[in-house]
Amino acid sequence: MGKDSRRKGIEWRAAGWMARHPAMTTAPAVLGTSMVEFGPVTTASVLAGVGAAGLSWYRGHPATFDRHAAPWMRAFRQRWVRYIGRRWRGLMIDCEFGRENRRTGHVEVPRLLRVRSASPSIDTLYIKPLRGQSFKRFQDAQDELAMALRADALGVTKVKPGVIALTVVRGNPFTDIVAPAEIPADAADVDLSAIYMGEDEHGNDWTEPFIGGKHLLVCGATGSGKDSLIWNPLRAMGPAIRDGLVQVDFLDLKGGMTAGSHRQFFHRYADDPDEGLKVIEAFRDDMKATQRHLAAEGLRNFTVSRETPFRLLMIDELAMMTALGSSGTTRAAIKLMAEVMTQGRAPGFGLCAYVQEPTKDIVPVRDLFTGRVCLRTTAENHPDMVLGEGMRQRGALADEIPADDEHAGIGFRVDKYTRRPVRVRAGYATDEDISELVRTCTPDPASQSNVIQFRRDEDTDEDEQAA
Ligand SMILES: Nc1ncnc2c1ncn2[C@@H]1O[C@H](COP(=O)(O)OP(=O)(O)OP(=O)(O)O)[C@@H](O)[C@H]1O
Repeated sequence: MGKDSRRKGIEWRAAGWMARHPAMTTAPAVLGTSMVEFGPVTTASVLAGVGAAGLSWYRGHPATFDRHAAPWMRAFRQRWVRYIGRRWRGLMIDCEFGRENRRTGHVEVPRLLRVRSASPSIDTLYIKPLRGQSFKRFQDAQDELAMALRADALGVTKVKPGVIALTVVRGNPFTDIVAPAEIPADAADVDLSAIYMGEDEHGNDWTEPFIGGKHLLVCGATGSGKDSLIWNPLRAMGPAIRDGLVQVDFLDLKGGMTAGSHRQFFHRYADDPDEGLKVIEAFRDDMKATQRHLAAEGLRNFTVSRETPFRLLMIDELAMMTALGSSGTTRAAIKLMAEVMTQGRAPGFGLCAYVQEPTKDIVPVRDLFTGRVCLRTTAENHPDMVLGEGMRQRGALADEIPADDEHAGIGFRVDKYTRRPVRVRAGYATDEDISELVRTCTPDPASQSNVIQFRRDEDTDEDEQAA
């Protein structure tokens, strides 16, 4: 046999392993050097100091620890416990990804390059297939891989030539229904920069900002729980709506099924696309009037008040307005929405849209939505369309969420600091919770007309001057 028939020597393989895992190699070296140079007491004190700092971070600021340190520590633990060399090798061989090298007789398996752990229940494994193993082969073996990895859901994504990501989701962190948003006692308790939507998988409150140019897009297949993300924010803003500090216009384009019996709760309400267009147009006109008012007062930003309330336009079943209506209506609606979303921040005008399919023809202004939530979807490419490129690979397997009540209201959002997908569940607002909101927080129509009075006067003055 020639020289190719032998495997590389163990010292060369060890050197290769050390080069691929520099942190694992340098840590003992640094520790040893420190022991020799500074002595065991100093080294132990430094280690104890680092440990104490980590512990006080863990206990003192759980939110930042969970966001920044925990994923890194989890990934490290998973890599060196769950997916450690021999186990990984066994798993690949069991799923028939091992291959005997005919020259050396050694069984080779795809190499595990990196483990990332976006949350306690989501791992992404980056692997380098053996030469000749195709992406399709991994796709075809999805069920076997899921069983071997004990995954509830598994996604296979091509990252770049020669690298494949296996996204592994285990368990359902939401075993219980999440309570809906409390209706605050007073408008002063409403914080429009952190409106309660539900919980994240760490058990923390999940909030979304509504002011500051935030426009929310919620995507989810039929029955995924989109209604919860309509009624939770409204409950969380309830007293501010009652007191005229927030005004909500609502397009109920599923024929009035969502809020038809509560239309008095809204400032403007429409349940068909033609009427809907008039509401969007009036919303845009109000925005223009507020811009003129603020400019006349020398103000660059609105402050929430009865004179300049925060204005919210909610569109349930956006497709009816942007794709399924007559072409004149859809074109006009898209243009008006774009105008509101690009100019609404300073005068305090926000938009929330709810949609089943996030494709470009249905949500042509997708990039203008600054907040995104992806509930259960029907297609593999929807999570990336909603949350951004690569988010499914990083864990947002929204298309793998089972279509049953146990999983309704569950979805993904992206953490704005780490750009990692986070599993969330919306608080579940029952019919009684909705009735409670409408009963206690419907604004008095007389006080509402006072709120927008100044704009009508200004418009009239301007019209008269123009005449
Ligand atoms: N947050 C939630 N927690 C638990 N269950 C929920 C939640 N939201 C909804 N559900 C359950 O899922 C069912 C469907 O929810 P919902 O009506 O909100 O779906 P949807 O996405 O609006 O669907 P469609 O687009 O067909 O109207 C509800 O009747 C309820 O049983």
